[in-house]
Amino acid sequence: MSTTIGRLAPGLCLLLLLTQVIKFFVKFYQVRQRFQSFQKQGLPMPPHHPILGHLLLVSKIMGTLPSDVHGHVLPNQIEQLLPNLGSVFYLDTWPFGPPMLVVANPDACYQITQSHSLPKYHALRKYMEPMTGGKDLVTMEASEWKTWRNIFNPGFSSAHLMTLVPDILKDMSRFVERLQEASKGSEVVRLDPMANMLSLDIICRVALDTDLNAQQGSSDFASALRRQTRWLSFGNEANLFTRYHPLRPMMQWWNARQMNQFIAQELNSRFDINHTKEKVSTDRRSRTIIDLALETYLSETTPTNSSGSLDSTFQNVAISQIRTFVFAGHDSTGSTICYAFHLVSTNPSARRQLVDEHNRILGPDPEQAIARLREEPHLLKRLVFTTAVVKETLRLYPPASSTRSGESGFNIRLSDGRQLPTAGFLVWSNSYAIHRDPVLWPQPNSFLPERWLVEEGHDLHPVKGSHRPFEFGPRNCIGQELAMLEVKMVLAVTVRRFQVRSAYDEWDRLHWGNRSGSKMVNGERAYPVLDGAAHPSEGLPCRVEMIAH
Ligand code: HEM
Repeated sequence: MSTTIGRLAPGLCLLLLLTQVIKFFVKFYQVRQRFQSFQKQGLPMPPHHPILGHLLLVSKIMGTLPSDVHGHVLPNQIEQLLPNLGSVFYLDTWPFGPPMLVVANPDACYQITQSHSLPKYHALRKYMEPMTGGKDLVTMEASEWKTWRNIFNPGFSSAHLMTLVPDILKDMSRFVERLQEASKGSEVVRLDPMANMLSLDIICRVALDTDLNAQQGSSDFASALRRQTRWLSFGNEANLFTRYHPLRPMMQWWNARQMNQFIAQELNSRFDINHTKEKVSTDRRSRTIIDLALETYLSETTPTNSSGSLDSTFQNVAISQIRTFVFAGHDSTGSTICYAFHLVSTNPSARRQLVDEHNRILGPDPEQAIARLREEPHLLKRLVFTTAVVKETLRLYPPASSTRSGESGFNIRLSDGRQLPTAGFLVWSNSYAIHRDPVLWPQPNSFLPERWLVEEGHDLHPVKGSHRPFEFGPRNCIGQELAMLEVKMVLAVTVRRFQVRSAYDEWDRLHWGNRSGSKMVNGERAYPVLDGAAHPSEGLPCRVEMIAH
């Protein structure tokens, strides 16, 4: 028996290999032919080569960019190279990426996310699963998504979040302390890890009422999260060892286990406090996102447990959702905090206006800003210029975008009447390209918070639907109010006390070494790199100075 298997094995392996090679070439032929046929029909795309597709164009562009640049800058670079292409076009990078339809125009984005919300790109689920456990709002669909979105919505409402401001300020105080420490040292510090840990502390506090203190101490949960982020894979990495790393499944399983254990423990203790001891309070002040979600869940469903323990259906999905909030929430908000500091320090006029606004609304003593906000959280709503700074930061450096799966029979209609089939394509609402489009944004690469303050009719006034950092439609970001609140609060409590200047020159002298190649994208050294969301290159090296008063 074993000798028969031994004799057949090489032949079977060869057959398997041959099948894979044939499958590859069939797919190769189909993909290239489809693009060729679309090209002949006059559908928009860069000139398409029958064998190389758009690989030559993409490699030419990537050759001019830093090697670690985030892929979401690519459509904007293509548009700059081919100004007559338009802002909706097909892109063929197969086999390095799926066949794509890039959508970088508000009307077309409206068609795929609002008037008809295409499902999330199917491979996103596989990418997110190790991070979230699979039952997450980002990749759920249809009625399952709707049920859980309704359950979690109340905890993310603006009114509820305002009640959490005093709690969030505890984490802000620690961030201020960390900046103070950084100002005393002689080293250049990387702001990105600091900002991410701040956001992580905040999301754990508002979701679970947990004082994680990842900013100051080492947290096993935070370490597991960071490790898990590094092991995520879309399965299309050019480096085959990275793509098929043999340790990935084991490492992902281990990190997920650590995250689950931590959240389950926190969740149960939250449940004990609020429910078994019958302390459900109508005071919303110290109530977390999970408290409100459980309340909505219990009011709408029959629990699966009759005992005094946490309902198991709720517990399983809640753990997954909290892992999602922690991942989606800390990463993108941390990046936005960094970019806000970077842009404020490189735009003195914006900085002056921020300081004026904070003096006016939060009182003349910067050291009292935290106490003032603790007493009157609603002052945050009056920080109009600060809000404009955050919106403009998100315009220039959106940390994420939306990828959808095209559907058979669903076409995007262009203004000239052309119909673009979406079936079989990754349909990519690319906020980076929309936000840098000179047709929509005069001086697209300049930081101009005043865009958000001018009257309708003014040249700078944003075109409707052209600012999409959180996407629109039913699948928009559930955490957008929290993210805006956090970044505004950080600016309100720090800008008058610290100068945080990016220090790339110094950093590069020490770390760039003999590396060749470009360090800039659109003239910017703080270009975005992929690390979960889009983060500033090198983690934004900075020098922090305390301002004497
Ligand atoms: C600056 C910060 C943030 C940005 C730029 C951002 C951006 C986005 C974008 C573009 C989407 C749509 C993704 C898609 O269509 O595939 C999204 C969805 C989502 N975001 Fe955020 N996000 C931020 C902060 C947060 C925070 C703080 C949380 C939670 C605490 C969060 C949780 C989520 C969730 C759960 C979804 C999926 C919503 C659904 O499909 O129902 N995000 N976010």
